[in-house]
Amino acid sequence: MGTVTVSGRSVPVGCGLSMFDPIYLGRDEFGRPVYVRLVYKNLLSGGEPGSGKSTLINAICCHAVLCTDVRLVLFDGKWVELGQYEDVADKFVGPDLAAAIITLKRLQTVVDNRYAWLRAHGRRKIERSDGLKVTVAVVDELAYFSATVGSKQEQEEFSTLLRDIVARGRACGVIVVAATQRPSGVDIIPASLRDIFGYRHAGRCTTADSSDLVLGRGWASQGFDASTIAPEQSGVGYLLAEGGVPVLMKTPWMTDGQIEAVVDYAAWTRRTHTIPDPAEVSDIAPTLVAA
Ligand SMILES: Nc1ncnc2c1ncn2[C@@H]1O[C@H](COP(=O)(O)OP(=O)(O)OP(=O)(O)O)[C@@H](O)[C@H]1O
Repeated sequence: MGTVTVSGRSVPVGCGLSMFDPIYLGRDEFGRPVYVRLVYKNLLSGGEPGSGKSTLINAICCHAVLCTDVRLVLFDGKWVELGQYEDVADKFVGPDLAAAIITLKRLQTVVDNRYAWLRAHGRRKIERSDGLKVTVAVVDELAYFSATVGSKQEQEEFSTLLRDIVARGRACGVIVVAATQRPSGVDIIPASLRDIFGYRHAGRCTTADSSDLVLGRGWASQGFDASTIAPEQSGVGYLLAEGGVPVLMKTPWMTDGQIEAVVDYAAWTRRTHTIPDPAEVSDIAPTLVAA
């Protein structure tokens, strides 16, 4: 946690969260808190409109913006789902597939450079103590970029780039959080992409097959079926961690005002200069602070 000195007193600023810290995502059906460590994983959320995907993404984004070691890259086909985080994001891509492809190529270069660094240091993955920033790329809604706009070739290019970043980014601090309303095996979440997300979250789905498309084949028949979630249970979903069993949980709801307050605070903690000591501020001339 950083501090500034105001009137001779040391005032703590920033909550000093890290992307290496566990992220609070809600409570399970027994009331126990659910935490995930996203840094070496990725997260895919699927479910019908209104099932609570944005709520889950907000929980992750609010943690991410309060971290001192995060760079946010946002892809938002609707402008408004992630729009509240634009001021604290390194890059915000709206409904523009060409811009999304260029941005993914830049992320791919970051991944390549990080692997060169890991190789040079004889390492397999980055650690918190390396002091490197974790890039969190959030895609809402995946289908907009992979199946709705642009030519088939552009959609495939987007999906191929995203798959590469999901597959290789996790070890080097580039992680993807993606959401889709339309779990469909053919174009939006092919199994080859779905299976490399370390965390998969299924909000209410229309059919057991759609639930399986998010969580993986066979879970519905074992009783983990997101189509059994009642329509009025927004925010409830099954969360599956790589190698585990799906957990039924509910994500906490945050109002737009609460998100705005978090982002506002995050923007303040991320400013590039510190507040000068009032005793050093001249009454007759502006005080210039090094950026
Ligand atoms: N945890 C929750 N508690 C209470 N209400 C919730 C919760 N999560 C979601 N809701 C309600 O459900 C609505 C839809 O949630 P949300 O926007 O997260 O769904 P979504 O799956 O992202 O929808 P879309 O696909 O249309 O973007 C919210 O506006 C809110 O009213």
